[in-house]
Amino acid sequence: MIGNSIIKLQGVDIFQQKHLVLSDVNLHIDKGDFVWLIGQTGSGKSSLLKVIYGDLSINTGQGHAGGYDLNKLANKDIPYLRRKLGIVFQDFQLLTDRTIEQNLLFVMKATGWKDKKLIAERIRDVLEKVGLRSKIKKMPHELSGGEQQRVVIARALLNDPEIILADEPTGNLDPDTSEEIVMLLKQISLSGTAVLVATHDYHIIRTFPSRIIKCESGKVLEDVQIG
Ligand SMILES: Nc1ncnc2c1ncn2[C@@H]1O[C@H](COP(=O)(O)OP(=O)(O)OP(=O)(O)O)[C@@H](O)[C@H]1O
Repeated sequence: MIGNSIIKLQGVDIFQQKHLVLSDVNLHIDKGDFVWLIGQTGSGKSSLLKVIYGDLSINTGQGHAGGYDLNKLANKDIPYLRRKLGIVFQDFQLLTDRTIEQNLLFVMKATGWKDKKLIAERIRDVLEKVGLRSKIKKMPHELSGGEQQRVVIARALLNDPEIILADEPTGNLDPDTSEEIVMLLKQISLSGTAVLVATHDYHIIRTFPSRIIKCESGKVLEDVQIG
């Protein structure tokens, strides 16, 4: 971390293949920030997130995320960078053939946790944070959509990330459940973990006003107001 800065992009150009998607991106996200990311389909939101989690490399400008220099990121660094980032994406859903506890255990083993007592404590802690301690032995299909999304957030918290990156975390949820999920993410940001949420849901943004950045016409605009 450089000071309180968790994400810092300066003059970064973002390409998909040879296609320039976003140019001269300047973005700062600090400890505990809660930031909405908006923009039309195809405007570059996912590409921006990909740069942050090391799935797209950068050649122009300077980029840092979770203490890693994105200009110099080697393949071997990527798993370590991702431990500094809690990823809540639609395509990282729960494994349906095992309990909530086993889902969390799976990630912990994959990220190098060995001590059984510490693992059990950490699983209890993250489930407590998302209000689902009593569901530890349940299978995913025994939980509601909102509860499953809470487990995905718990899983993202396991390695105590500096930032949560959430792509449409309320996409499949009804309005009340969406509000509960955003309230949880807000609460997480208040405890010091930054949160960046990509969404098309302006209703939820109006309900939880916060800093908004927008991908538009090949740029990332800062401090956008929505009507
Ligand atoms: N793997 C790829 N190869 C080539 N071009 C791509 C690739 N992925 C995305 N693009 C292009 O990059 C541009 C930005 O796409 P991106 O997925 O970042 O948009 P988005 O704002 O996240 O859209 P959505 O809201 O639909 O998820 C689009 O023009 C898209 O067609």
